[in-house]
Amino acid sequence: MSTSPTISFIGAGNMASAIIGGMLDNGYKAGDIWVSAPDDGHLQAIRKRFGVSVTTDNRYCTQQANMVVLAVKPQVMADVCRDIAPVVQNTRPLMVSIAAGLTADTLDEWLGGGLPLVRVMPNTPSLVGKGAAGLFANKHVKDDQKAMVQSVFESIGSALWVDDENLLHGVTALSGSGPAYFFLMLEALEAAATDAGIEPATARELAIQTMAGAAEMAARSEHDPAQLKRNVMSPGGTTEQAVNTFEEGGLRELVKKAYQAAFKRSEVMASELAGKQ
Ligand SMILES: NC(=O)C1=CN([C@@H]2O[C@H](COP(=O)(O)OP(=O)(O)OC[C@H]3O[C@@H](n4cnc5c(N)ncnc54)[C@H](O)[C@@H]3O)[C@@H](O)[C@H]2O)C=CC1
Ligand SMILES: O=C(O)[C@@H]1CCC=N1
Repeated sequence: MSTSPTISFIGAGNMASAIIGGMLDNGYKAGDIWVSAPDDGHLQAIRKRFGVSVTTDNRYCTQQANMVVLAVKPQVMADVCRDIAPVVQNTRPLMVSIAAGLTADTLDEWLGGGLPLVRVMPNTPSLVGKGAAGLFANKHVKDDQKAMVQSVFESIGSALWVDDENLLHGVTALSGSGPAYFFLMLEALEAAATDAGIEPATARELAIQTMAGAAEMAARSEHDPAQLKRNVMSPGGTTEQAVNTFEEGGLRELVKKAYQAAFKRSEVMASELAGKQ
């Protein structure tokens, strides 16, 4: 297999942009990337921003590639797959779905059956090379195809395989949806600091830099997050007051509840959409 596969994306939205942007910053060439979507603004935006080839014809886009990334919303996936099924049954590319919920078997059935298919649950920080993705391969995927998809997602962050597809619900609720949890924390911290009189721009910069610094420390340190937290908490000091307030307010339970809500939604989407004809 060629070392520079042609990769087609069906869908030109947030996640396709994040992956393509990250790939181009990390050695992939715009000339090896095709994107298709309805002409709804996303498509021309992606062409202008990244210089990739674009078309409104999903079948034509699919035909160009060794690897086809399905990057549309789960709700339109059945129609998209059924439309390109005759093409992929002929060209037999590696199919990659980034959709939440939809199982490999459901997708494979919509695509006509028997195709190598990898499900990936990526996240939007892929755009800045800091993505976190969980991957699952069906039984038709060969080792060189696993290497091809792994190399794409490793070029834009961490890419970890799971051997039980059900674990992807847990990955979705953790790293797929996770960036939003941290953006919410940033919003809340910024609002609290602004209320206390700090300029909004200053509050935002300090909050973002604190989050990035804490993440970098957690990634590099030999200590676990609990120890790193204790290192900030001087006895009788300020942090202790804030952390106690979080604990007494039930932050851990709330995080667990939020995680479980995302997990459950992923399961429900899987069963609801599997029945879509
Ligand atoms: N946004 C995120 O953080 C993450 C999203 N995902 C998954 O990625 C997928 C895409 O999500 P987003 O990029 O956020 O959605 P989005 O709404 O930003 O993009 C969807 C794209 O699909 C295009 N589209 C709609 N109908 C189409 C059709 N019939 N043929 C071709 N293209 C069509 C739209 O024009 C748009 O460009 C979803 O399945 C979602 O579950 C996975 C991980 C994270
Ligand atoms: O919210 C969603 O359904 C998608 C999947 C993970 C992140 N965004």
